[in-house]
Amino acid sequence: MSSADSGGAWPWSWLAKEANDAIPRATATLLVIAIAVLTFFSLLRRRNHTTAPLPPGPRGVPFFGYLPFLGTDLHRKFAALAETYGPIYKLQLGSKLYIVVNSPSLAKEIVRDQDMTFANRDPNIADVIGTYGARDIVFSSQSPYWRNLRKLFVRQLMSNTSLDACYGLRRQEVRKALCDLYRKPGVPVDIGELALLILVNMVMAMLWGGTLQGDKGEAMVSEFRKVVAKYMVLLGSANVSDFFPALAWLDLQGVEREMKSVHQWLDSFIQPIIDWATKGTTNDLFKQKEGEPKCNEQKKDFLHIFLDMEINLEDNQSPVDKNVALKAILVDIVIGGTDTTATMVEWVMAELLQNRNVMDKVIHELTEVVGEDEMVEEHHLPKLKYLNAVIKEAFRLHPAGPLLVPRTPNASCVVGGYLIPKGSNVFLNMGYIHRDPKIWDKPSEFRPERFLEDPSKYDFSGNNFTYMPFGSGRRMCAGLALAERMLPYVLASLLHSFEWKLPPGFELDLLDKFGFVVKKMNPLVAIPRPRLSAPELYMSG
Ligand code: HEM
Repeated sequence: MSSADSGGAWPWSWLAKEANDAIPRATATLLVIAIAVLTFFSLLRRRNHTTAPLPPGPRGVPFFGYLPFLGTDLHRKFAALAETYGPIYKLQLGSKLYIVVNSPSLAKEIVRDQDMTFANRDPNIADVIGTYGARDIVFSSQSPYWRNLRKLFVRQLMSNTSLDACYGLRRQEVRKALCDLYRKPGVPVDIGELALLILVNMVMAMLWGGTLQGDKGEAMVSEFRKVVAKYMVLLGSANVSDFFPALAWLDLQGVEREMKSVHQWLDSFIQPIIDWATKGTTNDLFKQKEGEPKCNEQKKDFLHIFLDMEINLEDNQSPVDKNVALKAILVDIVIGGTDTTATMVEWVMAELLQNRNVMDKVIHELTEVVGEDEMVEEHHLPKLKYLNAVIKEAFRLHPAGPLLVPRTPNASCVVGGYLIPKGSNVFLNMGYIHRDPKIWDKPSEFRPERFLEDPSKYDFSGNNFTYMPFGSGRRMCAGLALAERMLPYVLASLLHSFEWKLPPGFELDLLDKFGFVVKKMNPLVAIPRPRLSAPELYMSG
């Protein structure tokens, strides 16, 4: 048989003329098959995009879509709609399309299988104003700029070495707060405010060694808290200008105006910190402590590392001013990081005061692990298994970000058989998934024991798609390592050092209020009573 015959239907160019042509021929054949298969799948994908339907969703009214029916409590509205429309639905709000995902398997498709496609953000008007033009980590889209900032943040500040190195600073702020509480026995305490004061000072000490001091400092935190609460509500607000960009100039609800004023206040809070770092100037509100340990191997604080660093700050080919980039990251850390954590301190304390039997078990564990002759240290935290389960259960019922931060696909794609158009906004409805009775037994009960049965099943890593209070994938919380240290440390310290009671006549409720961070609607107030063996413990630095 001739070699031409052996080629059969293959065209002449594919025929092996010599025996040792077999390998190139086989390679070429495989290449053609691979190209054909890839072309087939790419055509199929394109066909799927064009033929896959949009998810179901409520009908709205012409022009406005579902906007008139949305209300202000988005998390509750989104949960109610999930009951009707199932695992995925769409909402047309003015000119914008929103997709809400309500099942773990579809959440996985987004944060794991198609994470790269869904790694962009589409910040609204308030987000852009509040974060120096979306130059922070939370709201900038996937780009070298975002990657550089996130890498710097995670490697320099959030590494175990850095966090271990500045434990002394966190400890010092907690001890100072416990000492202040001890000096005012029987005085009702606003738990959210107290937690925020401790956390802001912890974070500022780690960033640049300065803290808010004295009565003036406390008054500042009180104002800071009000401004940040407003900021979070504005970030999460349904703003007509976002849904109808052509009307944005009218700023019909005044969101833009209010955010500008809030942002101005925050800028005047942040700018002095940067001035201190760049020019060495300081003011009497922020005190810098000489000779304090610094948070990393180079013994520099974060602000100086950032300022000294050669970092590529190009965003879409235009360079971003370093001062602006730094202020934007400070917004994420000083505001984003502290407000979320303080909110969770308040939720955990509220659940414990509501469920006295759970509180008793926490106190028993603290007494066993730490002992009444000692203060809590960070090394105790991994041993506090029950308290950790309590924290997880509070995150399940009251996730600070029940819708995470919406993601935007950079190309049209298919999720769960439905078309998700490029540029739409995708919410992962974790608040709903965390209470889904198909996943959780008696979901509305506060029962930390569910997390003790198999502790490795649920953590904050975002690998279990039924439980993701910190998100998942490449956009998951960049501050998790710090939150995992600060939150249990503050809680364990408050609970171990004091017995907490509600003031007489105080009505405890667990109502929440929607915003970018979902907080308790009514502040939690409680009275501390020292419970450790010796007064000196409270005075120890
Ligand atoms: C209890 C405390 C906290 C909670 C519940 C929380 C929650 C979250 C959530 C849900 C996201 C969005 C994740 C996603 O879209 O998949 C996020 C993002 C982020 N968080 Fe946190 N967070 C906390 C503490 C912190 C702290 C302490 C910091 C900083 C020190 C921080 C910095 C960030 C940043 C920078 C991002 C944006 C990540 C990105 O888009 O690349 N967070 N956080």
